[in-house]
Amino acid sequence: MTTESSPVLITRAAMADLPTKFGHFQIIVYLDAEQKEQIALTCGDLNGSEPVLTRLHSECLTGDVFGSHRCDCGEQLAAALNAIQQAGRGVLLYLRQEGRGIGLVNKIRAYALQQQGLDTIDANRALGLPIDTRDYGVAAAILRDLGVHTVRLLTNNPAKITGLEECGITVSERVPLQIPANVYNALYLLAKQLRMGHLLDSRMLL
Ligand SMILES: Nc1nc2c(ncn2[C@@H]2O[C@H](COP(=O)(O)OP(=O)(O)OP(=O)(O)O)[C@@H](O)[C@H]2O)c(=O)[nH]1
Ligand SMILES: [Zn+2]
Repeated sequence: MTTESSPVLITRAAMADLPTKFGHFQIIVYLDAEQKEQIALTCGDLNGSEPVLTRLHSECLTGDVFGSHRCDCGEQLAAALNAIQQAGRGVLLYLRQEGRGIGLVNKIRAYALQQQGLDTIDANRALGLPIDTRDYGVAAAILRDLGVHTVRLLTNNPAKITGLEECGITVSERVPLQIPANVYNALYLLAKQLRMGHLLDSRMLL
């Protein structure tokens, strides 16, 4: 099925049940216009007018797969899947936006610069790259395909809220998703709070 309710085209390519350590989900794999695989994990009945607990998770191979302590992504992913299961209804979109959109090679180059003392923003700048290239058109198209128009968004990032709303999805509430800092990611989280406007509680930053 192809969705054309927005300028962004997505194709629903495959779906199946997915039992996980967090609980049961349905996995739906979409192909976007660039033939990138975009993933939705859904739980419960998403129809109806009640806002749907939703997480837009930007791919982070190092954090999500390898358990990197450089960021909070892996723990946020687990916390979001747990929260959706506890609510009994929700959706997690796993968006192929590695490194805030710059890709894995560039993210690891940026990490190497962060090892030398640059923060996450200045490292991207030193590489001549944008700070954040993500847009949420694909996410909005997938949500519409799932029948989701109003969400309670699990995020600390105000740009994600405005980005999704600009693509026609209503965010009725922000649900914080903050993980306590560790010694490796404390400066990264502080930079996100001070320089990128992330809504982080200072008591959870070291
Ligand atoms: N370029 C770059 N990308 C990073 C870095 N650390 C994590 N990322 C990527 O940033 C993305 C996660 O974005 P964050 O800004 O941490 O969080 P967010 O998803 O925007 O906001 P939340 O919804 O609050 O989690 C993932 O794609 C990661 O791969 C870094 O130091 N440099
Ligand atoms: Zn990460």
